Amino acid sequence: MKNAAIHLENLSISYGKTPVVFDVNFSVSEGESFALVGESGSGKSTILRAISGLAPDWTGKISVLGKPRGHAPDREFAKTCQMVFQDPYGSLHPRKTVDDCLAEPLAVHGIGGRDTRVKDMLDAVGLDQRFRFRFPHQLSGGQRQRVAIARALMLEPRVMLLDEPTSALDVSVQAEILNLLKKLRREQGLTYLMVTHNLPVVSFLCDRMAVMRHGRVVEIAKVDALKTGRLSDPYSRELYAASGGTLQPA
Ligand SMILES: Nc1ncnc2c1ncn2[C@@H]1O[C@H](COP(=O)(O)OP(=O)(O)OP(=O)(O)O)[C@@H](O)[C@H]1O
Repeated sequence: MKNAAIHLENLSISYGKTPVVFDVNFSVSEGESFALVGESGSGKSTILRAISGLAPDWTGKISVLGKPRGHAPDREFAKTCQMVFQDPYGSLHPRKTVDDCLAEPLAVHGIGGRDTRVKDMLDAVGLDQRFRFRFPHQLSGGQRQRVAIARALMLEPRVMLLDEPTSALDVSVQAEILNLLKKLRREQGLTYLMVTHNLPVVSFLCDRMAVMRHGRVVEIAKVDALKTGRLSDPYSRELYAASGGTLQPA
């Protein structure tokens, strides 16, 4: 097994006094694409938030590329690991151009070469250079999500946390963004940890998945299990059957 890009050990997470994630353990290898699936409210996004520092009330261990994550804000962490949210409209500043939005992480981290880096990143995410000085409201949903992905990649992180990155988009645009994510992962050797409700998305983009229910991981399976129907946990099997899959004996 390659080195772990993300390692979670006995991770439990609360919002204030309310515990929502309990004793989660898994590792995602470098270059792997790993999905978190399961019912709404089961704590999938909360795990991504804890890793990225947005849900600070946690116990256990989180490490990214071998480096333990503390509870305090960690500016350097942004160079290693970035998050892409479901709603690209909400995650982009409405009064900042695409150019400003992409250049901001460079300015924050004192990195030069803005012009070339912004141009190259627009190319990498398949956005024409003419979009560079537009505002978010002058872009389609798919174009906005390309900008959000481009922004996340500006600091050249090796790990991406993807929180339902296509679920706010039309079906045809979803496919374009999934293809883009697949291409970027291949070209840049990225590791993905991705929350999704959509098992076909898992089959397309992921190597393994963890099934969550009521804040706990109930099963970790290779994505092949979605082809063969060989899932063992009763809830995983229910989820799979509900998505139209044909179950086989566990
Ligand atoms: N900021 C918050 N403050 C308090 N409770 C929260 C907060 N965000 C989420 N929760 C609660 O934490 C639990 C887990 O939420 P989370 O968003 O992680 O679930 P999820 O599995 O990602 O759900 P979905 O698939 O619907 O996005 C839910 O009960 C939710 O109501």
